[in-house]
Amino acid sequence: MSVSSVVLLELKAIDLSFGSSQVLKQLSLEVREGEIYSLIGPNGAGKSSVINIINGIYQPQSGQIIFAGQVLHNYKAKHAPYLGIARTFQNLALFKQMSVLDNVLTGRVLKSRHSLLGALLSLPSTQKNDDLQRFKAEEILKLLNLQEYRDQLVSSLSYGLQKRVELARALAAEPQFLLLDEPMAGMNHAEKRSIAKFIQKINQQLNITIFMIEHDLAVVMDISDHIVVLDYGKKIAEGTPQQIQEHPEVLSAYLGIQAL
Ligand SMILES: Nc1ncnc2c1ncn2[C@@H]1O[C@H](COP(=O)(O)OP(=O)(O)OP(=O)(O)O)[C@@H](O)[C@H]1O
Repeated sequence: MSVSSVVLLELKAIDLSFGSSQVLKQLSLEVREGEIYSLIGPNGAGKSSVINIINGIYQPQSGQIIFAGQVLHNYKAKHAPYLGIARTFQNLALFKQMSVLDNVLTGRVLKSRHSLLGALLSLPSTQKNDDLQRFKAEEILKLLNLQEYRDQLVSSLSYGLQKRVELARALAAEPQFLLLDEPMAGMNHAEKRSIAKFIQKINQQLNITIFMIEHDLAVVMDISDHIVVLDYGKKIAEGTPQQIQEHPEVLSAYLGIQAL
Protein backbone atom coordinates (compact mmCIF):
# COMPACT_ATOMS: atom_id res chain seq x y z
CA MET A 1 0.00 0.00 0.00
CA SER A 2 1.39 3.40 -0.82
CA VAL A 3 1.71 5.76 2.12
CA SER A 4 -0.71 8.67 1.88
CA SER A 5 -0.39 12.07 3.46
CA VAL A 6 -3.60 11.48 5.42
CA VAL A 7 -3.07 10.96 9.14
CA LEU A 8 -5.17 7.98 10.23
CA LEU A 9 -4.20 7.95 13.90
CA GLU A 10 -2.91 10.78 16.03
CA LEU A 11 -1.92 10.68 19.68
CA LYS A 12 -1.56 14.16 21.14
CA ALA A 13 0.35 14.87 24.34
CA ILE A 14 -0.56 11.59 26.01
CA ASP A 15 0.26 11.16 29.72
CA LEU A 16 -0.19 7.75 31.30
CA SER A 17 0.59 6.86 34.90
CA PHE A 18 0.06 3.89 37.15
CA GLY A 19 0.11 5.20 40.71
CA SER A 20 3.24 7.27 41.09
CA SER A 21 4.94 5.75 38.06
CA GLN A 22 4.65 7.84 34.91
CA VAL A 23 4.76 5.47 31.95
CA LEU A 24 4.14 7.85 29.02
CA LYS A 25 5.14 11.50 29.08
CA GLN A 26 3.53 13.97 26.69
CA LEU A 27 3.73 11.44 23.89
CA SER A 28 2.56 12.60 20.48
CA LEU A 29 2.65 10.61 17.28
CA GLU A 30 1.03 10.51 13.86
CA VAL A 31 0.44 7.42 11.78
CA ARG A 32 -0.32 7.94 8.11
CA GLU A 33 -2.72 5.83 6.12
CA GLY A 34 -0.90 2.97 4.42
CA GLU A 35 2.19 2.97 6.61
CA ILE A 36 3.98 0.14 8.28
CA TYR A 37 4.76 2.10 11.43
CA SER A 38 7.04 0.59 14.07
CA LEU A 39 7.55 1.54 17.68
CA ILE A 40 10.84 0.37 19.18
CA GLY A 41 12.74 0.92 22.40
CA PRO A 42 14.18 -0.88 25.40
CA ASN A 43 12.18 -3.12 27.72
CA GLY A 44 9.79 -1.13 29.86
CA ALA A 45 9.94 1.95 27.58
CA GLY A 46 6.14 2.00 27.34
CA LYS A 47 5.55 0.41 23.92
CA SER A 48 2.80 -2.03 24.92
CA SER A 49 1.15 0.76 26.89
CA VAL A 50 0.89 2.76 23.65
CA ILE A 51 -0.82 -0.17 21.92
CA ASN A 52 -3.12 -0.58 24.90
CA ILE A 53 -4.12 3.08 24.60
CA ILE A 54 -4.75 2.82 20.85
CA ASN A 55 -6.81 -0.29 21.53
CA GLY A 56 -8.81 1.37 24.33
CA ILE A 57 -7.53 -0.96 27.08
CA TYR A 58 -5.74 1.84 28.94
CA GLN A 59 -7.21 5.32 29.34
CA PRO A 60 -4.57 8.06 29.51
CA GLN A 61 -4.84 10.70 32.24
CA SER A 62 -4.48 13.43 29.64
CA GLY A 63 -4.05 13.91 25.92
CA GLN A 64 -6.13 13.11 22.86
CA ILE A 65 -6.61 10.10 20.63
CA ILE A 66 -7.78 11.06 17.16
CA PHE A 67 -8.73 8.30 14.74
CA ALA A 68 -9.86 8.93 11.15
CA GLY A 69 -10.38 12.58 12.01
CA GLN A 70 -12.54 11.85 15.06
CA VAL A 71 -11.49 12.73 18.61
CA LEU A 72 -12.25 9.66 20.72
CA HIS A 73 -13.95 10.43 24.00
CA ASN A 74 -14.43 7.88 26.73
CA TYR A 75 -12.82 5.36 24.41
CA LYS A 76 -12.81 1.70 25.55
CA ALA A 77 -11.58 -1.59 24.09
CA LYS A 78 -15.10 -2.61 23.09
CA HIS A 79 -15.25 0.39 20.69
CA ALA A 80 -12.05 -0.50 18.78
CA PRO A 81 -13.51 -3.13 16.41
CA TYR A 82 -16.25 -0.71 15.35
CA LEU A 83 -13.59 1.82 14.38
CA GLY A 84 -11.78 -0.80 12.32
CA ILE A 85 -8.95 -1.32 14.81
CA ALA A 86 -7.77 -4.91 15.42
CA ARG A 87 -4.81 -6.31 17.30
CA THR A 88 -2.70 -9.32 18.10
CA PHE A 89 -1.16 -9.97 21.50
CA GLN A 90 2.38 -10.47 22.78
CA ASN A 91 1.31 -13.83 24.19
CA LEU A 92 -0.93 -15.88 21.97
CA ALA A 93 -4.63 -15.45 22.64
CA LEU A 94 -6.21 -18.27 20.64
CA PHE A 95 -8.76 -21.01 21.32
CA LYS A 96 -6.25 -23.84 21.29
CA GLN A 97 -8.76 -26.68 21.27
CA MET A 98 -10.56 -25.30 18.24
CA SER A 99 -9.60 -25.70 14.59
CA VAL A 100 -7.72 -23.03 12.66
CA LEU A 101 -10.84 -22.24 10.61
CA ASP A 102 -13.04 -21.92 13.70
CA ASN A 103 -10.52 -19.57 15.31
CA VAL A 104 -10.62 -17.35 12.24
CA LEU A 105 -14.42 -17.49 12.23
CA THR A 106 -14.48 -16.13 15.79
CA GLY A 107 -12.83 -13.03 14.35
CA ARG A 108 -15.85 -12.50 12.07
CA VAL A 109 -18.39 -12.04 14.83
CA LEU A 110 -18.88 -8.34 14.12
CA LYS A 111 -19.25 -8.91 10.40
CA SER A 112 -21.85 -11.60 10.85
CA ARG A 113 -25.55 -10.73 10.76
CA HIS A 114 -26.39 -14.00 12.43
CA SER A 115 -29.47 -13.96 14.66
CA LEU A 116 -30.09 -16.52 17.34
CA LEU A 117 -33.70 -16.89 16.24
CA GLY A 118 -32.58 -17.46 12.64
CA ALA A 119 -30.17 -20.14 13.79
CA LEU A 120 -32.81 -21.88 15.91
CA LEU A 121 -35.26 -21.87 13.00
CA SER A 122 -32.55 -22.82 10.46
CA LEU A 123 -33.66 -19.97 8.21
CA PRO A 124 -32.14 -19.87 4.69
CA SER A 125 -30.79 -16.38 5.40
CA THR A 126 -28.83 -17.84 8.33
CA GLN A 127 -27.34 -20.49 6.08
CA LYS A 128 -26.40 -17.81 3.53
CA ASN A 129 -24.73 -15.76 6.22
CA ASP A 130 -22.78 -18.80 7.48
CA ASP A 131 -21.61 -19.51 3.94
CA LEU A 132 -20.46 -15.91 3.51
CA GLN A 133 -18.54 -15.95 6.82
CA ARG A 134 -16.89 -19.22 5.86
CA PHE A 135 -15.99 -17.88 2.41
CA LYS A 136 -14.37 -14.77 3.94
CA ALA A 137 -12.47 -16.87 6.49
CA GLU A 138 -11.22 -19.18 3.74
CA GLU A 139 -9.99 -16.16 1.77
CA ILE A 140 -7.89 -15.07 4.74
CA LEU A 141 -6.50 -18.58 5.22
CA LYS A 142 -5.48 -18.53 1.55
CA LEU A 143 -3.80 -15.13 1.89
CA LEU A 144 -1.71 -16.38 4.81
CA ASN A 145 -1.03 -19.83 3.33
CA LEU A 146 -2.91 -21.56 6.10
CA GLN A 147 -5.40 -23.60 4.05
CA GLU A 148 -3.65 -26.89 4.59
CA TYR A 149 -4.03 -26.45 8.37
CA ARG A 150 -7.66 -25.28 8.29
CA ASP A 151 -9.09 -28.33 10.08
CA GLN A 152 -6.24 -28.88 12.51
CA LEU A 153 -6.50 -27.98 16.17
CA VAL A 154 -4.45 -24.87 16.93
CA SER A 155 -2.74 -26.75 19.78
CA SER A 156 -1.21 -29.18 17.26
CA LEU A 157 0.57 -26.42 15.30
CA SER A 158 4.07 -25.03 15.72
CA TYR A 159 4.41 -21.73 17.57
CA GLY A 160 5.19 -19.86 14.34
CA LEU A 161 2.01 -21.17 12.70
CA GLN A 162 -0.05 -20.30 15.76
CA LYS A 163 1.19 -16.71 15.52
CA ARG A 164 0.08 -16.71 11.87
CA VAL A 165 -3.38 -18.00 12.90
CA GLU A 166 -3.63 -15.13 15.38
CA LEU A 167 -2.85 -12.74 12.56
CA ALA A 168 -5.53 -14.41 10.43
CA ARG A 169 -8.09 -14.01 13.19
CA ALA A 170 -7.30 -10.32 13.56
CA LEU A 171 -7.72 -9.88 9.80
CA ALA A 172 -11.08 -11.63 9.86
CA ALA A 173 -12.55 -8.47 11.39
CA GLU A 174 -11.56 -6.61 8.19
CA PRO A 175 -9.72 -3.85 10.07
CA GLN A 176 -8.27 -0.73 8.50
CA PHE A 177 -5.71 -0.41 11.29
CA LEU A 178 -3.85 -3.40 12.68
CA LEU A 179 -1.87 -3.37 15.92
CA LEU A 180 0.83 -6.03 16.16
CA ASP A 181 2.42 -6.54 19.59
CA GLU A 182 5.72 -8.35 18.98
CA PRO A 183 4.53 -10.46 16.05
CA MET A 184 7.90 -12.21 15.81
CA ALA A 185 8.55 -12.91 19.49
CA GLY A 186 9.76 -16.47 20.08
CA MET A 187 10.17 -17.24 16.37
CA ASN A 188 13.17 -18.68 14.60
CA HIS A 189 14.85 -16.83 11.76
CA ALA A 190 12.85 -18.51 8.97
CA GLU A 191 9.54 -17.94 10.78
CA LYS A 192 10.41 -14.27 11.28
CA ARG A 193 11.19 -13.80 7.60
CA SER A 194 7.95 -15.49 6.68
CA ILE A 195 5.77 -13.43 9.03
CA ALA A 196 7.50 -10.25 7.82
CA LYS A 197 6.48 -11.13 4.25
CA PHE A 198 2.89 -11.70 5.37
CA ILE A 199 2.81 -8.34 7.16
CA GLN A 200 3.94 -6.65 3.95
CA LYS A 201 1.34 -8.59 1.97
CA ILE A 202 -1.44 -7.56 4.38
CA ASN A 203 -0.34 -3.94 4.12
CA GLN A 204 -0.11 -3.95 0.34
CA GLN A 205 -2.92 -6.25 -0.75
CA LEU A 206 -5.53 -5.46 1.89
CA ASN A 207 -4.63 -1.77 2.26
CA ILE A 208 -4.30 -2.08 6.02
CA THR A 209 -2.20 0.39 8.01
CA ILE A 210 0.11 -1.48 10.40
CA PHE A 211 1.30 -0.31 13.82
CA MET A 212 3.91 -2.70 15.15
CA ILE A 213 6.05 -3.21 18.22
CA GLU A 214 8.94 -5.51 17.52
CA HIS A 215 12.30 -6.22 19.16
CA ASP A 216 13.95 -7.71 16.06
CA LEU A 217 15.51 -4.56 14.67
CA ALA A 218 16.73 -6.11 11.43
CA VAL A 219 13.14 -6.97 10.48
CA VAL A 220 11.86 -3.60 11.69
CA MET A 221 14.42 -1.80 9.53
CA ASP A 222 13.57 -4.03 6.60
CA ILE A 223 9.81 -3.55 6.43
CA SER A 224 8.93 -0.26 8.17
CA ASP A 225 8.07 3.00 6.45
CA HIS A 226 8.39 4.98 9.67
CA ILE A 227 9.96 4.22 13.04
CA VAL A 228 9.54 5.89 16.42
CA VAL A 229 11.96 5.22 19.26
CA LEU A 230 10.62 5.37 22.77
CA ASP A 231 12.63 5.51 25.96
CA TYR A 232 11.28 5.98 29.47
CA GLY A 233 7.91 6.88 27.97
CA LYS A 234 9.32 9.65 25.76
CA LYS A 235 9.88 9.80 22.04
CA ILE A 236 13.63 10.19 21.48
CA ALA A 237 13.78 9.80 17.71
CA GLU A 238 11.68 9.16 14.66
CA GLY A 239 12.10 8.83 10.94
CA THR A 240 12.77 6.39 8.16
CA PRO A 241 14.74 3.21 8.90
CA GLN A 242 17.80 4.89 7.41
CA GLN A 243 17.44 7.96 9.65
CA ILE A 244 17.02 5.76 12.71
CA GLN A 245 20.02 3.60 11.84
CA GLU A 246 22.14 6.70 11.56
CA HIS A 247 20.90 8.23 14.81
CA PRO A 248 23.87 7.92 17.18
CA GLU A 249 21.84 8.45 20.34
CA VAL A 250 19.48 5.65 19.40
CA LEU A 251 22.22 3.23 18.51
CA SER A 252 24.64 3.68 21.34
CA ALA A 253 22.75 5.07 24.30
CA TYR A 254 19.37 3.37 23.97
CA LEU A 255 19.63 0.26 21.89
CA GLY A 256 23.16 -0.66 22.87
CA ILE A 257 24.23 -1.70 19.39
CA GLN A 258 26.99 -0.45 17.15
CA ALA A 259 25.52 -0.78 13.70
CA LEU A 260 22.76 -2.64 11.92
N1 LIG B 1 -1.34 -2.24 34.01
C1 LIG B 1 -0.21 -1.77 34.52
N2 LIG B 1 -0.10 -1.52 35.84
C2 LIG B 1 1.05 -1.03 36.36
N3 LIG B 1 2.16 -0.77 35.64
C3 LIG B 1 2.11 -1.02 34.33
C4 LIG B 1 0.93 -1.53 33.69
N4 LIG B 1 1.18 -1.65 32.36
C5 LIG B 1 2.45 -1.24 32.17
N5 LIG B 1 3.00 -0.87 33.35
C6 LIG B 1 4.37 -0.37 33.54
O1 LIG B 1 4.64 0.54 32.52
C7 LIG B 1 6.00 0.46 32.12
C8 LIG B 1 6.04 0.26 30.62
O2 LIG B 1 5.53 -1.03 30.32
P1 LIG B 1 5.24 -1.50 28.85
O3 LIG B 1 4.80 -2.93 28.92
O4 LIG B 1 4.34 -0.53 28.18
O5 LIG B 1 6.70 -1.41 28.21
P2 LIG B 1 7.28 -2.08 26.90
O6 LIG B 1 8.14 -1.06 26.26
O7 LIG B 1 6.18 -2.66 26.09
O8 LIG B 1 8.18 -3.24 27.50
P3 LIG B 1 8.58 -4.67 26.86
O9 LIG B 1 9.43 -4.39 25.66
O10 LIG B 1 9.36 -5.30 27.96
O11 LIG B 1 7.31 -5.40 26.54
C9 LIG B 1 6.61 -0.69 32.90
O12 LIG B 1 7.32 -0.15 33.98
C10 LIG B 1 5.42 -1.46 33.36
O13 LIG B 1 5.67 -2.12 34.57
